[in-house]
Amino acid sequence: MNFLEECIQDSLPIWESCLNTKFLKGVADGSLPEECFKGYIVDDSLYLREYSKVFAWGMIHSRDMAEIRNYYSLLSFVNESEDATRRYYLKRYGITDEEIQPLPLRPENRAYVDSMLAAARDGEGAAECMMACLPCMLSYGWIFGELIRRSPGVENTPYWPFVRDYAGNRYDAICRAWAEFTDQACQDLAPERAKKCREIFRACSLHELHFWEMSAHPREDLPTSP
Ligand SMILES: Cc1ncc(CN)c(N)n1
Repeated sequence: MNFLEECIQDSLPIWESCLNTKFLKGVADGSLPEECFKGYIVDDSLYLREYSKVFAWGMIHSRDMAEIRNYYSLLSFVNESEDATRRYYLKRYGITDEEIQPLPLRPENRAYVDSMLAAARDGEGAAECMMACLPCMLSYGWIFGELIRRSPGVENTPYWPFVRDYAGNRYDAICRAWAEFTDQACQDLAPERAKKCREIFRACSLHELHFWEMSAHPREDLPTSP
């Protein structure tokens, strides 16, 4: 088992807990109130804005152009795929980007992005940056793959387009590319640095869990639909 696989194994029980949150159970059987999903989409749009800045720290610590190109391609995936989906939902809910950008991140969201930004800023390089970024990507691939396997009826819920995005070949291919880059970055880490990296990965998996728990509650500061 390589370093990243060990980190994933360590986080699997946390990802399993994510799957058992009220929010994801509601997604799976379609019972999630739309107001909760709306709040999630808003927080996640704000999250993706801050997440993009984590790559900026990765670039600052880069040692060569190949590394910078990697961050550039990760960032374009976040922007062109994930953020585009959120913009689609916001439009459907009649919420504009101008309305959400000044909104605060809810505390669990803020704590998550602050910890990723600090890990990437204070780390020595790509290993810390990728340990912070990866639970976000990999946990969704695992969670939504399992969700479909355990609750195939999700196909008939309003949340299917959202779920499908994370279970397709495209998302899987992107996750593999991110994992490959991470494997290179985490080769031959000194023991102290490896320990720190493991802690970052686990902490971010826990932040994922807190994000799902937070999302079971609607935001109360959203503009009301006309
Ligand atoms: C909070 C969170 N975590 C993960 C993902 C999926 N990349 C996301 N969009 N938002």
